[in-house]
Amino acid sequence: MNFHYHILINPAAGSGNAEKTAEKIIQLLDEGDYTYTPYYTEGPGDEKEIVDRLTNLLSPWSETCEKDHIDNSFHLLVVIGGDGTLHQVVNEFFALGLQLPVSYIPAGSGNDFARGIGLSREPEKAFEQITSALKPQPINVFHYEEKIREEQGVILNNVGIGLDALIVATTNASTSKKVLNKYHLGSASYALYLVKAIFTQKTFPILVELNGQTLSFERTFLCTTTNIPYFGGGIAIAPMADPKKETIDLVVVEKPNLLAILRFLIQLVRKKHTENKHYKHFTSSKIRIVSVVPQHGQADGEDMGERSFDMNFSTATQYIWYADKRTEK
Ligand SMILES: Nc1ncnc2c1ncn2[C@@H]1O[C@H](COP(=O)(O)OP(=O)(O)OP(=O)(O)O)[C@@H](O)[C@H]1O
Repeated sequence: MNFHYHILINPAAGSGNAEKTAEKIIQLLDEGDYTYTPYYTEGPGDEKEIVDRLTNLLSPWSETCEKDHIDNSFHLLVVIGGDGTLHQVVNEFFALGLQLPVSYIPAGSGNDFARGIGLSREPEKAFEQITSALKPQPINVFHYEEKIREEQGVILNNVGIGLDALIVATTNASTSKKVLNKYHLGSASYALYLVKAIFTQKTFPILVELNGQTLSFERTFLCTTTNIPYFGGGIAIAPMADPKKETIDLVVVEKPNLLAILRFLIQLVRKKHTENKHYKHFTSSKIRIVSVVPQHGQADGEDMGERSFDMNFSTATQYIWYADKRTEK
């Protein structure tokens, strides 16, 4: 099958590192004599406009489409950016009601989605995984509906209310992220703001509905609904989460006092946090979370602002074009 790669590049992702990644990929495309067209975003939200322009051109995928594309190229969108860029693209597919495959070269500071699905964070290797793949992989993502502001969309990684969202809000607004990203220390900026947020984040009550149960947590510190194990650039908050499973994982951590939370963080570093008695884990295909007291929220590392939430989550599928080296021996 011949491909025409439409390369959507967010040069600002990873505090500018994505631009260098894009240069490398374009060099590989030229050397391999691939057909491609690059599109560069110029500011936040430009992903939508680029996707809108390409909708009539991009090819849908089906098991029989290899035959359909013997004489004509398969037009595939390849995103070069961070998790937030891919989030914007997939959400525009969703807004337009399109079921299209997408490919991805991670070039952000966190790159948790790539980690979660077994896509290399080294651009050359990711490129090889994409160009060697004969078909896309179904990845379980999830759909959200927020009733208070009447918003909806698709989540690739996770939605957090509380600690992780406060970290996202402060990290994205900081200048140190840019400096640390320059030296490929994006995760360090997250760790820096994690320490700050531990002292700033107040506990809050939430209500959770899942598997026919209603649960209430009075002293929530962190509430993360996730599709993959990681947030914050490789922190395995939910090691049991798996984007190949048709379920959503929910982690709730309560904070009785500062000492207990510091103990939890030490266990998190030692990957023993799931044994902590304040760590609660649930799995379901449908979850409702209500937080009446305004809190910071984050969706795939994008700041949702400080507000009340009434969110319903349900499973969905997004096709990602890559060869999963973990399953293809
Ligand atoms: N040219 C641009 N300049 C500034 N912001 C942009 C540009 N193009 C897209 N954006 C915005 O950047 C955000 C996405 O950034 P992204 O998450 O991909 O990178 P990152 O924050 O460096 O990576 P990570 O999420 O892995 O930490 C989106 O909100 C998107 O709309």
